[in-house]
Amino acid sequence: MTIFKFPQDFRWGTATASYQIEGAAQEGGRGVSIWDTFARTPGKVYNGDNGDVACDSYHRYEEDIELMKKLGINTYRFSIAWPRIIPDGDGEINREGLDFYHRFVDALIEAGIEPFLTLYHWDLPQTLEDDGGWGNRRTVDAFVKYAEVIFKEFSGKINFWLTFNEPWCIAFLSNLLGIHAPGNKDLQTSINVAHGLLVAHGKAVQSFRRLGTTGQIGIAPNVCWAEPYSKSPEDQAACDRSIALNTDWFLDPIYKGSYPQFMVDWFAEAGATVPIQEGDMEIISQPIDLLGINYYTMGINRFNPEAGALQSEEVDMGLTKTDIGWPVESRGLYEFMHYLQKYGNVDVYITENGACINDDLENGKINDDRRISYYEQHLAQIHRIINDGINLKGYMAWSLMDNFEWAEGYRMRFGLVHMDYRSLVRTPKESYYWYQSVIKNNWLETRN
Ligand SMILES: CCOCCOc1ccc(-c2cn(C[C@@H]3NC[C@@H](O)[C@H]3O)nn2)cc1
Repeated sequence: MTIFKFPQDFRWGTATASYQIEGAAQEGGRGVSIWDTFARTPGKVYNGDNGDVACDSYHRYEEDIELMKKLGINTYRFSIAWPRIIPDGDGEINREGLDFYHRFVDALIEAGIEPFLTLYHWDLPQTLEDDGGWGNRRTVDAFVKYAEVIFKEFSGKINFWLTFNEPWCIAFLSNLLGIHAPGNKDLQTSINVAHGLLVAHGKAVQSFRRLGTTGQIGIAPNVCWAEPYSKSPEDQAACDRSIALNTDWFLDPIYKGSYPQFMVDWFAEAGATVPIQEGDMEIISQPIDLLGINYYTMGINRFNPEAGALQSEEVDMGLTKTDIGWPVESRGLYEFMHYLQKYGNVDVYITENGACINDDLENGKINDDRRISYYEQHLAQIHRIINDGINLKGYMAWSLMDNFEWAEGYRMRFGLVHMDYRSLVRTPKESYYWYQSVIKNNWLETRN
């Protein structure tokens, strides 16, 4: 057994996102999002699940906050649904939507919990997608308008801000692989989306500064750490491409003002180019205050010319996997955080980390021991990272409760709290009580 003590000011939290938990999809003046459309497209989401009801947190957020208070967290990461604020994307502002989030944020603060806001967690107003989505500068301008509304409304209440969640998912999972909304499968489109959201990010940061908004702002890339299957240069290069598309493709423009040239050249070979306009890179590289990092797993990759746009194939090494099929390997978090130091020792929050473990209720309890084991391993790496002097300031478990897991629908469960989707009864799992003790003690005590 080892005891890992955390810094006194370390932030402990959980994370969710609007489309995954709110429900009330046709209430409060909310407009249609690309996920409403995608979920209703046959074959896109498991079982035809959608976010119409989800966890009904739109109506039950006080119950959720009670669970957060009992858990003992001091930070809660959530997202605002753009379609609740400007239902058609860039037209009239919906006061009812703003009022809902004011009630929610006020209740969080009342409970002593710091709101940690993601402006965009994938629920783009459908009207903007119909007009070209992130590849159209109209959407970029619309995002800035939406962000400025939120900055003005919540400055003073919110002090931690993220522009985008997982830009790789927004651009490549959703527009190259077609697995998430809107489901495009085109390399140039995905590169256009990536560039559009980066310009939107930079413009929003400029507005954040100009408006004197309180707090700190950043972005939350997801990590795809990969190590080469062999010592061959081809396998190492395949890993470099996988890592870079999730990280460098977004953080080089932000921190260096330019895309990673080796990846630009790689895509040029496939006939795809970045639609950079005059001044874009200066806008994108506005200084930011923090990074959110989402980590779930890592891979052992090798070169395979048949393996998609990156010709990089993950090899199944027989590791223990979670129920969504991702290997449990916490080592990649430690390696990645040291990789990230090339951008400087920037303030980092782990804004998502968790395990899909689909254990169900047994005699009124959920004995999700595998999830506890996953968290134990990853928190031990967090301690290692902090011990190395890296500015890792906080940790948000994904997720507070089971919720709509995108194309997997409701079959995949990441929550510390079990959700009965019929009754909407929330039941804390054993991992909830384990995490509660870690937070209370501010230390991790490994069980073996
Ligand atoms: C067969 C090819 O497969 C390619 C990879 O396909 C995926 C699918 C899904 C993910 C994925 C899902 N999550 C969890 C979410 N993060 C944000 C929050 O909303 C969580 O619900 N992170 N990454 C990655 C890759």
